[in-house]
Amino acid sequence: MAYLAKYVLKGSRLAAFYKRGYSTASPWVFSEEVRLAKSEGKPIVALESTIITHGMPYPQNLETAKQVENIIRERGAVPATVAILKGQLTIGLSEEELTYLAQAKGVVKASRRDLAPIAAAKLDGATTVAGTIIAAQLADIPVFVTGGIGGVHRHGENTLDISADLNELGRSNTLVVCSGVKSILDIGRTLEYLETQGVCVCAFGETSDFPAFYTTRSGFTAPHRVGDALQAARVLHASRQMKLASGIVVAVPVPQEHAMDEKIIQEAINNALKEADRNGISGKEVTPFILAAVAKATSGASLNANIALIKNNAKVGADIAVEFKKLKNVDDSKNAFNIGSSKGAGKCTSNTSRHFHTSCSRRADESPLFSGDKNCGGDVLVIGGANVDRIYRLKEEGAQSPSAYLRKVVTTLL
Ligand SMILES: O=c1[nH]cc([C@@H]2O[C@H](COP(=O)(O)O)[C@@H](O)[C@H]2O)c(=O)[nH]1
Repeated sequence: MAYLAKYVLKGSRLAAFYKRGYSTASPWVFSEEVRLAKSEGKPIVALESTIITHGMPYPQNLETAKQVENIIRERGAVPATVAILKGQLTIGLSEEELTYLAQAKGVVKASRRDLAPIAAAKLDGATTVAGTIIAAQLADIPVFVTGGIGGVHRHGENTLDISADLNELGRSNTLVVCSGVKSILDIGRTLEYLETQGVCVCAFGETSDFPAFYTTRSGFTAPHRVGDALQAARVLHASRQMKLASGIVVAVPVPQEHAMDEKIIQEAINNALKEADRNGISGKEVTPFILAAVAKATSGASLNANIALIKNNAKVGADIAVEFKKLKNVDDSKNAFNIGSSKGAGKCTSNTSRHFHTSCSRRADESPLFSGDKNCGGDVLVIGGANVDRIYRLKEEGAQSPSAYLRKVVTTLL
C-alpha cells in the first residue's frame, strides 16, 4: 500500500487505474508509445512481466526492465511490456507503472487460466510467457522477447507438471525469442512436447545446439537453425503466410562471456530442487523458488547471466521485429500497387484474378472490416447473384442499322 501511495500521482495514468471501476468497455489498453507505434506501423516487441515480479529481485528487476526496453528502442522497435494493472490488461507500461510493478507485493503470476479471475477481481497480475502470448495475439504483435520459457518439469511424466507456456506456443502465431529452458526442467521432454504442439524450434546463430539458459548447450539440438535476424523473420513470415497458427521459438544462447560453468550451475540447481522438495514447493511456485535459491548459491552469478541473456535476446528480438516489418511492408506495397496506384487502380493481378473478383487486392490503408478474413485482402464483397434473361425482338429500324441498334441495347442494360 505504501508503494501504491507513492506512485498514485494526481492526474497520472496509474492514478486513473486506481480510480477506475470494473469496466466491460475494452479488454486491454495500450500505452501511448505503443498506441502511436501501432498507428505509425512501427515494429513492436512484446515483453513479459513475470520476469520482473517473480524472476529477479528489486532493484535489478526494474533496472533490467528499463534497459531491455531501451535496447529495443535503440534498435528501431518499440517495447510493449505486458501486465494486468488493477484488472486492466495493459500492453506497454509507462516508467511509472514499471516502477510500481517492480516493487508491488502480491502481484499474481498470470498464465492463461489466471487472466480472467485477475481481471474480474481487479487485481495486479504479471503475465508469464503464456499470458504475454495471449496479449501479443490480441494486439497483433508478432515478436515477443523473454529470458526462458517454461517446460516439462523433471518427473513430469508422473506429476503432469507441464507449463501452460508450451500449449500456448502451440496455438499462437507468435515468435518467442528466449535462451531455451533451464536445466531445472526436463529439456528433452520439453522439446518433445513442443514438437507435439507443432511449435517450430530454431537455434539462433552458428550451431544447432539448444541452449539451457545459463549455459550455451543443453546436450540437445534444435530441429532447425536460423543464422541471423533476417532468417528468423523469414520463418515468421512464411509461417504466417501459410496460416500455420502455431508458434516459433528462437533459442538464443547466452553470450559466451556470461555463460556459467555447467558443473557449478548443475550442482546449484540440483541442491535447489532438493530444497524445493523438502519445503513442499510445487506448481507455479517452483520456478521462482529455484531461481532465487540458485542466485543465492552462486552468489549472484546466475542473476548476472540472467540479465546478460535477456538484454542480448532483446537485441535479437528487436532486429527480428524490424526485419519482419520490412517483409510485411513489401507485401503491403505490392497490394497497394495492385489497387492503390493510379496505373493499377482497380485491377486484379493474374494471381488474385484466379480467385475471381471477390479477391481484388485491398489498399494497405483500407479497413479490413468487410473483407471477412483480414489477411485475405479482398475489397469486393459479393453476396448472392442473379441471372437475367432478356429477349429482344428486332424491329425494322434495327435491321437497317444493326450497330446503332446494339449500342442502344447495351446502354439500356448498363
Ligand atoms: O528463467 C525463467 N524462466 C521462467 C520464468 C517464468 O516462469 C513462467 C513459467 O512458469 P510455469 O512453469 O509455472 O508455467 C514463464 O512463463 C516465465 O514467466 C522466469 O521468470 N524466468
